[in-house]
Amino acid sequence: MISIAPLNEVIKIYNEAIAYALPGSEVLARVFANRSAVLTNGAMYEDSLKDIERTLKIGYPDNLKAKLYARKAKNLLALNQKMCPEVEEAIAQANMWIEKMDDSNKKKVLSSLDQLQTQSLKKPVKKWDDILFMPKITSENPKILRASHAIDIQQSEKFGRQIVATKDIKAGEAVMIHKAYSTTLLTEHWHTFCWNCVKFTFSCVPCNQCTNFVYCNENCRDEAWKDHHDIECQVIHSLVAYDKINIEMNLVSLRLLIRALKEYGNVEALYKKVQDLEQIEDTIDKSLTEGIFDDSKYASIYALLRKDINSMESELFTRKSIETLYMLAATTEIFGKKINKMSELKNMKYAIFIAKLLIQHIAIARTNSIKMMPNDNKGNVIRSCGVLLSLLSLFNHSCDCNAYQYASGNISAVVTLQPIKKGEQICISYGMYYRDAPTEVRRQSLKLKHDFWCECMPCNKNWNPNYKQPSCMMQNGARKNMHKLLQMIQKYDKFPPIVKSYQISTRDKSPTDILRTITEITDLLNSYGKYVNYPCAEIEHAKNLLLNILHWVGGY
Ligand SMILES: C[S@@+](CC[C@H](N)C(=O)[O-])C[C@H]1O[C@@H](n2cnc3c(N)ncnc32)[C@H](O)[C@@H]1O
Repeated sequence: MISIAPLNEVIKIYNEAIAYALPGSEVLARVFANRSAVLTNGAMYEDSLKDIERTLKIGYPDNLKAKLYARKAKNLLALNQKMCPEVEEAIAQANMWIEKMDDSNKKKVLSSLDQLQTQSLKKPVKKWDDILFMPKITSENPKILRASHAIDIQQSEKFGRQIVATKDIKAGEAVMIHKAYSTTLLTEHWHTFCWNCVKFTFSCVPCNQCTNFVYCNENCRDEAWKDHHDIECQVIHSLVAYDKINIEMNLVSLRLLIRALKEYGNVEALYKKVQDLEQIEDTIDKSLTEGIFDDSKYASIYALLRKDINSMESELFTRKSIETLYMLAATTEIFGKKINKMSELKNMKYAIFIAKLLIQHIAIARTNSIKMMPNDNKGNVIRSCGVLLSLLSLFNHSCDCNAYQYASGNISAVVTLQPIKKGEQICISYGMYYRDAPTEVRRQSLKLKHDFWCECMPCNKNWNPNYKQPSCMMQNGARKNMHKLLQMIQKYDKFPPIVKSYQISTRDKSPTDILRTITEITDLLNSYGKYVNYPCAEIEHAKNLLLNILHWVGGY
């Protein structure tokens, strides 16, 4: 089975075994060791080495160690492509332990050690690293943390809060780079994606307490534990056992509550903070902590827009919130002494406050969460998780967006797709397909899915962003800049069809080539920005190209 099933599927089975094995047990050591064999076969040598170290750390039977060291030598040799002291040391260890093996295994290990020198080893699989393509913020905003100094949060009658350029911004710049305040994975991905950074994991480690989640590595596990999982872990088992349907709702509302409790210290302090926030009418002021927009603070999440909920949703959200509240009160000491029965909730001082807050959290997540559909290592798109980020939620939609949300796991950036002038609103798109549809269809669809009537420029002017725009050669002043414009048009024409294709997986190319192409396209867009106005066909084409590449290399 191992040789014919796709690697991802086999890994998933081992990951599940790892999630359920007792921490520190021989069973766990054996599963790590067996997964390391699969990873070596799949030429994922670095992952295999991690599993070998974990196996040895837990303790592996002496009569099997020689095999493990022989595999370690093979991994190291494949990575170094030549004999080196580390490989020699692993071979020496294999030879040292070989006496403990039975005869048949001894023969196998000896022959694999013999073959090491002559065998041609597969090249290591290159894992896709979408963080490589995340642009940097060139100058930090002191008022909006981890955002560019060239943006501001403002209010408008039509859009509510909006993000506006306070200076001219070039194409290809990041205007924010934030870590998600909260993430959640669909249940079918709990053993294939990391519960902390939501990236696909080949060599995961389990939670040391529960069987539900796995992590890329020990660091991700520690980070999640400190951030939320120490409390979540006590509740999750009961929540899963009670009702796994729609559990994402429980988990996201719980995550927001845990983070808020950690920020303010206890339920009483959280109660006081929420009362204070309720007194602030201005939604921008409400989102600030000590005058600053800090995406890691609860106020920035609490102040997010919540769309009205209908009576059916209200019933579901209430039921889900009471479930979460009860499980928290029964399994943790957040509210003082643990309770044994649901009826005891009525004696709890802050029960109603917390239940209401949990309902609000579901409403916030429903209005603002973004579904991520990252590509797996083979370029297949998978819907894996939802992320919630406060500043990203303040970007409004345009059917002809001038910025794009770029993601790498739980890190998201907003990247400009064209030069943006001081005073212009920066908009992302709530779905790429809106570019291709007629105005009426776009507006109806946005109303249905996001509950607003789109007031973006293409909708108001009734034009279709992907409809043929006039060439920049038709604009006033084109004559004067004819030579430069022709040079730019030629530059665009030189991009090979493979770059322009909407079908091809850009991930077949080397990251350095892709980065060079991204720079060439953004340079071209910035040159156009100097001489012509938007909309025009040439900027539109180059912008689509950039959008297409970012879409393929990134994690959304
Ligand atoms: C995720 S929020 C964006 C931030 C929001 N403006 C606020 O004040 O919190 C989405 C909401 O913003 C408003 N919005 C976003 N894009 C819009 C557009 N193109 N036209 C009209 N309203 C829009 C709608 O009220 C929508 O439900």
